[in-house]
Formats: sequence, structure tokens, C-alpha cells
Amino acid sequence: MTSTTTTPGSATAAVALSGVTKVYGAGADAVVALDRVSLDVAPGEFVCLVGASGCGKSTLLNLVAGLDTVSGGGIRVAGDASPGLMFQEPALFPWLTVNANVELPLKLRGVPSAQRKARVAELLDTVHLGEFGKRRPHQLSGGMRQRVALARTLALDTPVLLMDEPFGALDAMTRDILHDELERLWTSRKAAGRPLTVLFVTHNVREAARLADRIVLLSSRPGRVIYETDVEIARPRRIDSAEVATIAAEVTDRLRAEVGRHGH
Ligand SMILES: Nc1ncnc2c1ncn2[C@@H]1O[C@H](COP(=O)(O)OP(=O)(O)OP(=O)(O)O)[C@@H](O)[C@H]1O
Repeated sequence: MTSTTTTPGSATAAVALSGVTKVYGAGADAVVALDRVSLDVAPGEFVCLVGASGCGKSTLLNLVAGLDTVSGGGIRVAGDASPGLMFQEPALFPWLTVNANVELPLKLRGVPSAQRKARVAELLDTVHLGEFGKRRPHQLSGGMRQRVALARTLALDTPVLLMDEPFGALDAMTRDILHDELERLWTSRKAAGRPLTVLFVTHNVREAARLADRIVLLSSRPGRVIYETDVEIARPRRIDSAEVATIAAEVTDRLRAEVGRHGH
């Protein structure tokens, strides 16, 4: 089903982008990365942003994260704290143990020591790493390191999570497991009345159909929202299910048409 009901800038949205434009550089070298992008993400909604390479997905996420400033339009993120952020590289501190990596944001926020230890144990259990707190990042697999990064991001307890190709560097099997874990975590937060809003960038259309409540497709240079579709498949899902394949094929067709239009 194609969704056309989004009202940009809705007051109840967890993330609201309204006519966002981003231009890098100036004059003849200017690159319009995003052109009047409007998008509302509802509280607790899981939105996947897909599009061809260079269409502005990371730019959009960085703007929502507050890492860069818009050239036009506006962005509003609900809540007082900055959103949690996760990238393809886990960016852990190699000299710190897993425990200390996850504890760091709590320490920086001034959470008392006893409370911190309890929270770290709880978070590592959530990502199935309860046994690995004393290890250092280099002693873990890529999937485990990404789980530590997820636990560290969750330590901030922010209502909004921004993820930029977080599983892009992992093998398919590990990625599947992490999809399951992320979905489980997201579902349990919803059940607990603390919905987690996720804006997830990927160029893997199947991954988007596996995870998203809604898939948003951006056009290439300049990036504009050209297509949206609600993914109404019951959870938990499987990436190899027929329903996921159908949605993925639909989005891939749109993406191919867009790439064809640009010749890259
Ligand atoms: N700091 C920058 N300075 C100049 N141009 C930039 C900068 N960052 C991104 N761009 C350009 O803006 C456009 C969008 O880039 P962006 O990285 O957001 O795309 P993307 O969709 O995330 O790409 P990919 O899927 O390959 O990661 C590209 O044309 C890119 O070259």
C-alpha cells in the first residue's frame, strides 16, 4: 500500500523533517544532496530509508542527528536528548573492555556507579553478551562488536535511534540474527510503553522489507522522497519469507527505474 497521508511537520511526530534542503559547497561546485525533503516518523515507528548510492541517505541521517546543519527547511526531534546513533563501524574504544564501552555514556551523564553497573549488565544481557563484559573489542567477532555498539547506544535511553547501514559489514547469517534481535528489542520497548522510534538507512531492500513499518525511497541527486510504502507484515518476520520478498521486489523495481533514469 502506498502511503500518502503523511503530514510534514506534524506536532506528534518523533522526527519531523519539513522541506529539508542540503547543499554542499557553493557556486559551480555546489552539490544539492537533499531537495525539500519532508518526512514524519511517528513515535515507535520503524522507518527504513533506501535509495541508490549517493542519494543523500547519510546526509539526511546526519542532519537529524544534529551532526550537520540544513541549508533550508527544518527538522524537529522529539525529546530532550539527542538521538542515539549507530554506524556501519561499531567505533568502540579498543583499550576499554566491553563493560567500560557500554558504561561510558552513563558515566558521562553522571549516573552513579552502582546504578551504572546494573544497567550495563542489563544492556549486555539484552544483546546476548552477558558473558563477554570483560573482553576487549578485538576479542569479539564483528557481529558481537556491533551488539556492543547497540548496547552502548541503548544506554543513552533515547526515544529515537538513528542507524546508518549498521549491519552492512556483516555476513548474511550474522545480519539475520541481528535483525531478529533488533526487532525483538524494538517490540519489547513498544510492549513496555517506551516505544523506540527507528530511522534506519540501508541500500539493502530486503533488509528494509524485513525490518520496516514503512520504507521511504529517495531519488538520486538531488535526494527527494519519490515513493513510500507501508510494510504490513506480521512480526516477527523472516528475511526469506514470501511476503518480505514481494515487498522487496516492489521497492527494487522502483529503485531500478530511478537508477535507470539517472544512468548510475
Ligand atoms: N561533506 C560533503 N561535501 C561535499 N559533498 C558531499 C559531502 N557529503 C556528501 N556529499 C555528496 O552529497 C551526496 C549525498 O551523499 P550521501 O553520503 O548522503 O549519500 P548516501 O545516499 O548516503 O550514499 P551511500 O549509499 O553511497 O552511502 C553525494 O553526491 C555526495 O557526494
